[in-house]
Amino acid sequence: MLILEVALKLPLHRTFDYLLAPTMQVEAGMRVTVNFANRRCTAIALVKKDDTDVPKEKLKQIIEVLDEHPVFNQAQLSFLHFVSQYYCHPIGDTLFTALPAVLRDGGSPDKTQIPIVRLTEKGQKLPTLRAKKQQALLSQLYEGGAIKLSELKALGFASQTIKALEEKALISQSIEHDSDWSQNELQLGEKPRLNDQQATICSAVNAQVGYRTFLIEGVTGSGKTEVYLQSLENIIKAGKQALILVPEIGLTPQTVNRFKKRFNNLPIDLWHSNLTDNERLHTWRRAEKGLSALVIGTRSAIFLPFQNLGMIIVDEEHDNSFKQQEGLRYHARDLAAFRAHQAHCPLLLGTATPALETLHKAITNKYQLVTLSKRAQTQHDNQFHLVDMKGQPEQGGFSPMSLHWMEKTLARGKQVMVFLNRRGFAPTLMCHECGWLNTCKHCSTSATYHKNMNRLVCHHCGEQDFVPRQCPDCGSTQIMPTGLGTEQLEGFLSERFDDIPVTRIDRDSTRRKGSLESALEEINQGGARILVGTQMLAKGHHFADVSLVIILDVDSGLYSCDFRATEQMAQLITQVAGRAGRAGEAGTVLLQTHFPEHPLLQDLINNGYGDFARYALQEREEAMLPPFAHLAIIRAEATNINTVLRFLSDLVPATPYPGIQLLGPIPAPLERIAGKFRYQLHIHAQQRTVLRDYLSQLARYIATHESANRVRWSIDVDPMDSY
Ligand SMILES: Nc1ncnc2c1ncn2[C@@H]1O[C@H](COP(=O)(O)OP(=O)(O)OP(=O)(O)O)[C@@H](O)[C@H]1O
Ligand SMILES: [Zn+2]
Repeated sequence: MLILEVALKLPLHRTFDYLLAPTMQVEAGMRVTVNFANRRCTAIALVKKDDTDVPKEKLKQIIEVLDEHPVFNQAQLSFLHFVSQYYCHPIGDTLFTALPAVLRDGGSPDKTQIPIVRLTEKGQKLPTLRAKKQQALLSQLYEGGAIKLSELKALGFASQTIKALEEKALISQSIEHDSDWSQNELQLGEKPRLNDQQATICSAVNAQVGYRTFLIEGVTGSGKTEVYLQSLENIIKAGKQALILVPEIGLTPQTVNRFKKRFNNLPIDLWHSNLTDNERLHTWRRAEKGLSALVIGTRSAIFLPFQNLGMIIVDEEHDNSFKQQEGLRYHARDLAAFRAHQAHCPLLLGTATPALETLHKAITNKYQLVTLSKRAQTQHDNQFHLVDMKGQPEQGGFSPMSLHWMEKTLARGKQVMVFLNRRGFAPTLMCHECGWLNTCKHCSTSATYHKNMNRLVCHHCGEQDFVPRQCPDCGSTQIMPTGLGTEQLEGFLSERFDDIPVTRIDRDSTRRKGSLESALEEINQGGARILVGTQMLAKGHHFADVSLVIILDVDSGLYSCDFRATEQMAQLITQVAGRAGRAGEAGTVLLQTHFPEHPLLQDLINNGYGDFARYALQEREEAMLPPFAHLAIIRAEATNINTVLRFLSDLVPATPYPGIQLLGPIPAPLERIAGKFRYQLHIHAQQRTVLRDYLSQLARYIATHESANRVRWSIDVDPMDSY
């Protein structure tokens, strides 16, 4: 009797046995079709064996083997087994999460036809065109090299523009052929000479044989990207592939362009959520076959198979978008260390503001800490000023001092950036007569007032509502917006500086495809003088002309129940501030606060993020919080509050489990979202292994628990927030 153990895409912590016909050729990592609960489904073959606990009469046959070659090789399989164990997530769902959608649905991994757009010989001469969009497209191809049609569209170029240039024979489309890039001689675009610190890092990385993680702690604008680029040269010359993980590709098309420009004869593939399923399969296949030299991708790119991985780079390693917040709740940066270890290759983690977890590993010599302490293109450091808002007259959210600085900066022809982490017009509406506050019907928060749409929008469940003309409680018509949002700032600034163009960047203003790119373009061309935005503005942009940055809502991060709030606030302030004074003169950063004497703020602005972070680590140690202990959260939600509470309370053992501390059930910071009550159990352990054992026991217990079907529950290992 031949048995095949398979994994199915199910939320169950177990595998399944099927009878395998002797004629069927199958290897671990191949997809097969099986019958499960009277449905045909795709499964992943794990092991062949000759015995099973399943009674013979209940055994069902493997219906079909879908692959000739495994879609997961041995290395991938052992990586994903580790992932499943570490995050206490069912193996089946883990494997299927790592697979591109086309393969998940049983599709063929064979070659996909993806059109590529490139400049013709005539186009290479970069003729001057009258149509602005066409000119921009030419420059894009000139600087960024050949690009997939879909990526071009994602960058905001319309079909007509592309067609017009094709008719002028300046660009052409073709289907990409497989070709072996490792035989070509590497052609490098123009590159700067590394400064001493950069050169030291590159030689350390080049000298590295086998696995090692380097934390590059480099202040904003210190030339980290340049270090990545030059470290990659050796890897590529050795014919190896590299994976570059970035927080969000859409936000920083410049980063991708820099890689394309530098390695212009190398195949570079992208991986992110804006690709179609076919395009993702295309990248997946090219990585696996060794056809891509570099893959630049967002967090799930960590699951891509590579034939010959030679380096992983995680840019802005502190960024929370590397953590998946639903389903398999993995952290791509943490998994990168496992993969680099497995591939015996270096891992570079770069940031100006290391996550405390990462910094701790560097300080304790698990990682090698290397630093870039100076900005690459300027000698000056930014000047920080705390603007005390206590008792100050406020205008549109600004203190008189901030407005004065703005006037001065604008008069000198420089750009000003205003940062507020709240989109919309105002966070809430209030009745002036009775103090009624508008709240979302389904969530325990207020719905944000969006003036342009004249709607109330809940940022948690998406519910939209009309703005009431009268107060629902007292009938008064004096309903007014309270608090600030970016939309309101934009309005105020446009009036206050009426001859100066204001550009807003947040999720509302950039919803239309290509609108972010045109806004960024406008900023870089110098058209926009005042930039208003949310944290979208903070991420990795290089705006040469911004010399004043004003941060409005510093205080919200100072006092919060989340132990990570101060770390995140310090990162945000440093990153936003890092947009100022990137070329030439020093930038000025104004922090508006009601708590100018707060020790965190003082430490941060006087001694910098590095000092703050080391101090914050001491605090974490005293409080026995991560990275000095390990956390997991069990979350549960249901429409009925008692169902949730009963489910969670039942998980708390009568006698304590050695090495484990439990807290809860406690309400989530947002107790209600979209009509569901949300509670959680916090699990705290000194030892990682104790936590892992405990969680896997718990998961098995929950599986047998009948009330588990009545709640939505999940386990989050190393949670990044407690929402
Ligand atoms: N050795 C160098 N000589 C001259 N210019 C350099 C050098 N290294 C980097 N630069 C330039 O300095 C600017 C900032 O460098 P880069 O973008 O690599 O810094 P970064 O640390 O990655 O920035 P960020 O703060 O956005 O993470 C870029 O315009 C880059 O071309
Ligand atoms: Zn809501």
